[in-house]
Amino acid sequence: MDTPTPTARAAVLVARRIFPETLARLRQHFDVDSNDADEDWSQEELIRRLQGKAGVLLTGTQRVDAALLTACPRLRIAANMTVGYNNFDVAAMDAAGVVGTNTPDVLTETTADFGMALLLAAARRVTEAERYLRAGQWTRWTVDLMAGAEVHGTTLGILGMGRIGQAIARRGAHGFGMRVLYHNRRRLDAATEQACRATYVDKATLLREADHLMLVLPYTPENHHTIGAAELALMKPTAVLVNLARGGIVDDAALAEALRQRRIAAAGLDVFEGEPHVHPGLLQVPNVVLTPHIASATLRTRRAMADLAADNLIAYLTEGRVLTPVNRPPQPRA
Ligand SMILES: O=CC(=O)O
Repeated sequence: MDTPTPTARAAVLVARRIFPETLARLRQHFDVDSNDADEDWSQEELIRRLQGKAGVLLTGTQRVDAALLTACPRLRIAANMTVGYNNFDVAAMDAAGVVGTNTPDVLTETTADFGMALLLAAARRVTEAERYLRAGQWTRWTVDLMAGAEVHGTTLGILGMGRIGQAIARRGAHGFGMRVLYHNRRRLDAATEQACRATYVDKATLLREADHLMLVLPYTPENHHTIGAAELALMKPTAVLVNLARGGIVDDAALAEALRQRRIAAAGLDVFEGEPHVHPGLLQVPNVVLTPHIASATLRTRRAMADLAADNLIAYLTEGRVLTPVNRPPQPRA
């Protein structure tokens, strides 16, 4: 009697600590090697560990570039557990036939909530007021104690009108009675504009007219420092700037200087150039709320992101399907 040939299990790598349940699911399908620490491996170590692996789950911090792809000829899919994928060299992945995936949708509403949290905290000076109270400085009521900027009924500007931008627009328009202006590479269709109650304007008009400006655009080399000294100079001196997107979109040195000189009123920042390093000028000014890249960080959402990254690996390596691809390489690796 013939013995059936066992189907070879693909090998995958998980490059950072993720939830044990997600790791256990991956182990049902694959031979899994994992980094169980919260530190990235060096790029050399990542390449070494990737030898013979068909897939990798990444947390968005490690590069998938031509050098890695050449050194890892068995790799077929790189699954980010992030919606942003500026760690991928998409052209090199296309050329190498490697699929990249991200985690859209599952984090949209959670991230939009955090955008509003940063806007409210910066405009209403929540963390500054808390520092004041904790320092024992609150001894009496005064008429303008920690008086901040109005949010409801003001004009919200959104730069980048993808899924998260639209979710913020809905919150602003329907929840806070804001007039919403947006700028985006592509204008939305009329029905989507209407659902968000958002009006398309050019970038300079957005900067000039927004009482508060929310940045929610992907990082690409073209929009490096898309907000720098010149753009900050166009904004209202009463404006609050929120960066939920990626470090590098804002020139952090220019922003620190604008905040120091009160050329804009305040900022709420979840992402930084060269994070986790934060520009020292930002740490010195009181009118900025600083958070450590946590906009999608609820446990439910982070689990959904990890699960979607794992599902991408499972669907592609067991059935050849991709759930949330960022590219469709013309000739996927065999
Ligand atoms: O920054 C977080 C993400 O891109 O998901």
